[in-house]
Amino acid sequence: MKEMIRPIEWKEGKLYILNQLKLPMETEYNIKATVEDVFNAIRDMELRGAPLIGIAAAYGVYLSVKDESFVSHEDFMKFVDEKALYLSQSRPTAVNLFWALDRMKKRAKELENLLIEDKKKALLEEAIKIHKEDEAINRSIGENFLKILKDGMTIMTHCNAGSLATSRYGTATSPMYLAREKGWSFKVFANETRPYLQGARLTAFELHHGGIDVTLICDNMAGSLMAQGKVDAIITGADRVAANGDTANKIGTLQLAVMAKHYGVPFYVAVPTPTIDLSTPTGIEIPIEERGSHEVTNWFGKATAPEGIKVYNPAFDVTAHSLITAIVTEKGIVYPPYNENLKKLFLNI
Ligand SMILES: CSC[C@H]1O[C@H](OP(=O)(O)O)[C@H](O)[C@@H]1O
Repeated sequence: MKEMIRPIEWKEGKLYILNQLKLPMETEYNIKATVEDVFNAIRDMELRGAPLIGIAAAYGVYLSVKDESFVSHEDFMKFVDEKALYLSQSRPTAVNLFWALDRMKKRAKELENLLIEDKKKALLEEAIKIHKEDEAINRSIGENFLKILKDGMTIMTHCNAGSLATSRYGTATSPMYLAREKGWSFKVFANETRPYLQGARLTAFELHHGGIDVTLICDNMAGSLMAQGKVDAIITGADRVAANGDTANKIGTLQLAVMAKHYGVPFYVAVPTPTIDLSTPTGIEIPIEERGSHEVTNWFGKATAPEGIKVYNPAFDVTAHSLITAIVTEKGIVYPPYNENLKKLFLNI
């Protein structure tokens, strides 16, 4: 199997980001040298995907201090807090962004007795740790999925929760890559995922690159395939799972889950534990990002709607916990009742 495409790399003291806006036609890596570069890359979706956003933001915190001088630890902490707050305003829904920023701030606080240059080095080490841990998390999610999936299944997925949304195997795609490593043969339906086409531009691209049997479909074809009994399971990623299991994910996920319930298709959410936000009680409290109208009225440069037309463009929707068969994490498979069982993931037992 070909090496997976890496959306982010820390190499020779520089942060390289794959510009996902250019995929699938061009594979262009750009160096991000400042915290502003990272903010813009997240906001403009040059990089996207909940776990990847968190990893990039962690490097962004390091880049913010890299060339600065500080007169005291308080001065250092004030600066780190300011830059973390700045980065937190890049996109509102993926909780991994806030999780990673909180972790970098916590690490910074612990560095009181270090010299400034050693503080900086420790922050870079923390960002690299977050990056590397994600790779292990991806693999564990895949391994847990393979306990409930079977060779030969046909799986539908939505948006991109793949290697282009994480450090390596992806979350929803992790079982697909691991199954291939085991010699299993999953077939995958990738929903194109309007308006930003993460499914067509990214998931179809990366799975095809990885030698996986993937078929691209328009979002409005999903129900028909389920009605024909051609879908054995649906697996999506998530941007934030609330304490009761309500899950925010790419717009279009909710309707997939409703149809899956109707047709008796198991609906799984692939979730690294940093995506679970126990401080958010239900899906109602999850902030849903609304993006610009151009993403709906233009097809990557070509107008497909009347000039000035009103547009509603929420980037995410919330799938009620009652529609989710199981939430598969790196720590294990969580079944309902989610308000009880999600908590157990965080008990150090
Ligand atoms: C591995 S979770 C990725 C998650 O993020 C995507 O959103 P976006 O492309 O806008 O960052 C989508 O909701 C995926 O499921």
